[in-house]
Amino acid sequence: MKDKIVIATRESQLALWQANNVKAQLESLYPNLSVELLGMTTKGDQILDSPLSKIGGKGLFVKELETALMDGRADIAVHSMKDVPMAFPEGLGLAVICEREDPTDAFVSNNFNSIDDLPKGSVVGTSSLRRSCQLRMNRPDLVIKDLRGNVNTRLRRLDNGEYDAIILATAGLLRLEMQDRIRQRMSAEESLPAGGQGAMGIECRSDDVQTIEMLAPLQHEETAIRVTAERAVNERLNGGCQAPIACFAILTDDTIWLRGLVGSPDGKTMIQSEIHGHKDDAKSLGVQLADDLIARGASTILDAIYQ
Ligand SMILES: NCc1[nH]cc(CCC(=O)O)c1CC(=O)O
Repeated sequence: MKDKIVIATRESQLALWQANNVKAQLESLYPNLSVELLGMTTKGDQILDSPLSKIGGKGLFVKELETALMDGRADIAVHSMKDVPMAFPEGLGLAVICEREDPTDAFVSNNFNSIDDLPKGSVVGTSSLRRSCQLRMNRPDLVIKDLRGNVNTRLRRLDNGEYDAIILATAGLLRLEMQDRIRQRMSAEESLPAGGQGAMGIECRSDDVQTIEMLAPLQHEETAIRVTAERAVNERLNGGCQAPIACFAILTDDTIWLRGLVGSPDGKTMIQSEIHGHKDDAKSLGVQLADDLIARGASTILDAIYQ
């Protein structure tokens, strides 16, 4: 049993909330444990701060944190599962997946109560291809405008009047106690979430058995099963939260219901599929769903984006 654990974390308000949440859970499990936060800036944060950047790529928010784990400067890193690439560097891995917060997308606006309430031609802010392709499909009249930055930056730009509405993850707003900003939690039919959205995962060194053992109680089995199915879709399609891919699993008793879609950024083509199966087959259900999306033409859309 360790007496000290260091958490590598980004310094956005949301990342700090998540790290502090894990710190509090560990300290309540282990009264003699001290947990420290090691704050750092990632490539992803620099891009968020840069007004002209449209650079994509996987793992932008996790690489520096992983270096700190490999160097031994930190023992664990707390991630939003939506931002975690499928493959981990040699010697690192995911120890646990924690209980999921509300996985939906939130409609946020100062003047309108829902997507349906938006007048023709309204300006909606999001930089997520997954969100914009679904918005365009349902409402071809809307004008989608780029919107980057952390949650506070995005809300400030909404309040400045640059957008009629913006779309954010419900989970982030709830964690930051900004639930009064949410006008509508969008249904899966309106905006199918990103794989892993709303769930936190904890990464550590694969040979650090003491830490892995201490983290074990934080694992939430239902969430882990759902997120495993969703991540298998992204892995097969070679995409993450930067791609126009949505996938969302629900678990009822032992049965997974997994839905997925790949949309063209212009909102003109939407390839959708779903599958049911046993929870023990989470990963293979995700692969099967991805294969079905490919069979229906998903690669044409994705190849054009990945180039
Ligand atoms: N890509 C940024 C990101 N990564 C995780 C969250 C929200 C919290 C979560 O999904 O757990 C967000 C912000 C957003 O999409 O609005």
